[in-house]
Amino acid sequence: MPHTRGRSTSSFLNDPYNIGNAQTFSGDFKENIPQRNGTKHTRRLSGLAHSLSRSALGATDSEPVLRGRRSNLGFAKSTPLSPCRPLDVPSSLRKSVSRSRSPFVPPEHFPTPSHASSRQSSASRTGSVLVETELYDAMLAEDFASLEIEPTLLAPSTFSAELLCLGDTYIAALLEPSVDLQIAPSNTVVPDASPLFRMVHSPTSGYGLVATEDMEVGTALLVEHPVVIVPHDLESLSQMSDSVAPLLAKLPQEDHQEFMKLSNCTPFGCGKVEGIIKTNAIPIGLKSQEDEDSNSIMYHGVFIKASRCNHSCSPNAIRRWDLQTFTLHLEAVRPINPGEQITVHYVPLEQPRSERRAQLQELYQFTCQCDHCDVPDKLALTGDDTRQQLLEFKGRFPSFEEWCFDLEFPDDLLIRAHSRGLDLIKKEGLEALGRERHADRIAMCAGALADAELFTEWIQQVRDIRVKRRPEQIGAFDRWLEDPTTFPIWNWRNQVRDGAPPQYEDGSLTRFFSPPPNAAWPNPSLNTQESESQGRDSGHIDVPAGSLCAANIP
Ligand SMILES: C[S@@+](CC[C@H](N)C(=O)[O-])C[C@H]1O[C@@H](n2cnc3c(N)ncnc32)[C@H](O)[C@@H]1O
Repeated sequence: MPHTRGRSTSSFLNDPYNIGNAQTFSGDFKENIPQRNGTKHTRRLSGLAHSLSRSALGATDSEPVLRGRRSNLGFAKSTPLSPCRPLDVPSSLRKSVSRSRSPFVPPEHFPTPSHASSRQSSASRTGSVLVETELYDAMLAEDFASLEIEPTLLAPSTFSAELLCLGDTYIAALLEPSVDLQIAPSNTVVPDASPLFRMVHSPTSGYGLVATEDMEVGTALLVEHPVVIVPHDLESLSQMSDSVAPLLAKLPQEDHQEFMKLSNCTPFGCGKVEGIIKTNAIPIGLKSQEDEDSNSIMYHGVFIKASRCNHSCSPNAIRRWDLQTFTLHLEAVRPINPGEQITVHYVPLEQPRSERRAQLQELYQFTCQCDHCDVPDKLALTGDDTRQQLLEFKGRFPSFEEWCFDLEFPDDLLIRAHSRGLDLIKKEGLEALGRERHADRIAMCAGALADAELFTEWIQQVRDIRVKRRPEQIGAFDRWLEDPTTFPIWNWRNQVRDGAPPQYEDGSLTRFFSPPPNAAWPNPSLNTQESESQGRDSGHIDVPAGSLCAANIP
């Protein structure tokens, strides 16, 4: 059925590149799984295993339980945790937060450990803080696929301690029963690329990763499975410590030793294992059985190599969790030269220097001396202002869809705004926040205005940004470069101007591009309507003097 303006928020107008459907794996279980030590174990073969609890499976505590329906996980030893009092979860915490993706959605990246929130001092790690923190994380990781967050502080007794087996890899995990680990066997192999970095020790920041080769933007310089998975609420760890240490001891000896060598910045009084986890935990999303379509459960993973990456307030890399392959990717967001330290960010980058430093001090016990912190106050204030402008960017401008159909907005409004956004990112070295959403919108506007020259320039840029991460999309970009009129929303704004607004059907854009056979196609729900519209009065642009706004853009 054709639609015009006013359709639901799932509009593909914000997603002209929604060009394929996610492919889900539906493979058979293999009966025998080679183990690292050469022995073989037999898996449970029940396709229903994922929906059954331990007791429903009839397993005793010493028996293995298969985690995940079509999972490539070997069996897992499950150990019940010592019972303890259920946590009191205020009903206000049981909010659901819907998020949607940007048009050129890169998959998930997690900019900051969520225990590293400004509002999350050890004294104030309450549930509401958790909600805010996750919201913030989700906001930054705006490429989450329709992220549904149901932050519930579960009692430690709700989690079971399990040793997961993924090919050669073992993972010590504390998981809720509702976690559904669906991992396609074809996707589980971690490329054994020659390392693009080495580990180097410095007296000021301990170990860190230093590039050994030139790296282009988008290079995945590390792809790694976690060695430990723990609940999102790191404060509950102390109550689970009795279960964690014995579980870790079941890891292959080498992994266990490497884990125990990781940095521990927590104060005296915190157990060593707990301290290591808190220092090195990186947020990851797992899938819940109840919610087939999204990464809805937040956990933390500890990684032997990726956890060695130090912080910078203008990092040259991001961490991106890929649930499909169950791996964390460390990706370059700027060109990186040999000898340069590879850095990520531990705390939200849009905050002013004083807050970033305070959080880093509190949660990681160091004073940041990066190039953007170790500067005179005057310069730091300029940097703070730039970051603030980027933080407020979303609320200041209409969404693409709003702009496209409302001729009261100037034709070049979003083009100038997003160009300015890119300038600010470059100036402050904030590529880790994502250049995609700005470049996307400029290309989309140029397309909707049928400005072939501008469109070609920007679609080429978007292609370059995305080429490494989403090679399967290159065909579509090449086609649009060759013939811009094939761009799904070509000339739409002009059609509105001519009084003939475009008619379109839900899903019609999927015809523009067929995913190659067997491609691990990205999640198709790529719209940004909701994120763009949040906090705005309908159709009104709030433009305070002196801030980032169209009027100020030269
Ligand atoms: C996740 S670990 C990073 C790896 C760590 N450097 C190591 O030796 O394993 C976090 C700790 O590294 C150190 N660190 C990270 N970034 C730093 C920075 N920019 N300056 C100083 N120390 C830093 C702090 O001690 C922090 O608690």
